[in-house]
Amino acid sequence: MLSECLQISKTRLSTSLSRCQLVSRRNFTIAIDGPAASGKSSTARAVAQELGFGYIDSGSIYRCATLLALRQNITEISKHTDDLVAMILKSTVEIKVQPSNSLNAMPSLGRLAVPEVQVLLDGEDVSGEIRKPEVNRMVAKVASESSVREAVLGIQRSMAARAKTRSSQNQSANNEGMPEGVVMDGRDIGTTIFPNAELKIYLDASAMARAIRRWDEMNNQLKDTKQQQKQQKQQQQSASDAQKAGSTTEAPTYPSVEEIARELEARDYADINREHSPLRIASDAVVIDNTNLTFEQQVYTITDLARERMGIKPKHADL
Ligand SMILES: Nc1ncnc2c1ncn2[C@@H]1O[C@H](COP(=O)(O)OP(=O)(O)OP(=O)(O)O)[C@@H](O)[C@H]1O
Ligand SMILES: Nc1ccn([C@@H]2O[C@H](COP(=O)(O)O)[C@@H](O)[C@H]2O)c(=O)n1
Repeated sequence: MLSECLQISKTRLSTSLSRCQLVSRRNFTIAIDGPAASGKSSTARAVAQELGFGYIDSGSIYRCATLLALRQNITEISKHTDDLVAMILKSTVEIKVQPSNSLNAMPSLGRLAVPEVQVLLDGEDVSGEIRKPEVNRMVAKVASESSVREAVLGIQRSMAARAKTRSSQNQSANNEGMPEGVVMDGRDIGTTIFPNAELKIYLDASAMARAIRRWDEMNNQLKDTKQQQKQQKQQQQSASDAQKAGSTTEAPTYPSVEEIARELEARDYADINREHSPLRIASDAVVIDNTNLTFEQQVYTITDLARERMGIKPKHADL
């Protein structure tokens, strides 16, 4: 399209220019990068819902690749990259976004409804399994392999193309005359995957704020699990049932804030210092440090920036 735009004669200039503008307005990509637990995925989901865009959590693809390796007992990734790449290319990863109208379980997210995301690996719901500590510990190693990144890049780009098409069918987006678009979060979205993204955000927060937020999130989930188990127990009639359930539904325990901080730091160190597509701030990214921002402030800052760049009136200029 660019070469088409440059080849036009003077007489065709105005019509072709408006066609070019229309094309760029019809596709809007928002890249959100940043360190672990800086709020990328919750923010990206809320931004996507606000704008009626598609959403892709690129980290979940690396997490699925890690799960594939773990299930085959592959721990020395560098010795088995070819096998792992073959497994990734044979598998299907789907990210299903469930639009949300209700309030979140997480009080820190305030009044904004954040869609839930389900990750399917070859049709199996692995949303919980890919967030387990063993995956957290290994995922950065998997993501440091260039051939793995190449395989994941293909998946990311085709997911983005599909998500944009779906977003164009979204009613609220069409109402505002918005283009079709996608929000993707990760570590190299603005630098490598979509270097021409219309809006690049680098989301950051202090190491302690990130560790505390993750701890809060885990404890919230733990409370939910305990509540569910309590209800289950109340429903159990026979002693044998109770014994069976007791042995299979033991409440998980979660690490301390300090342990979480160490895990996040180790992952960030690996992501920043790897050779291929390390975590960097793209030169044209808008840096948002949300240590002292509410969730709503960070989401609305991004949706307003996006609206401005799309030529649509911002909604939250008062923030
Ligand atoms: N401004 C904020 N204030 C308080 N909590 C927040 C804020 N932004 C995000 N959070 C919370 O921080 C936690 C981490 O956010 P999220 O999971 O979106 O981060 P992430 O960058 O995607 O993490 P990861 O890289 O590990 O996938 C979540 O519990 C989220 O609800
Ligand atoms: N674009 C990306 C996204 C993720 N990674 C790697 O995956 C890990 C898990 O990502 P989360 O966002 O789910 O925490 C992350 O630590 C990176 O190692 C990546 O390399 N590039």
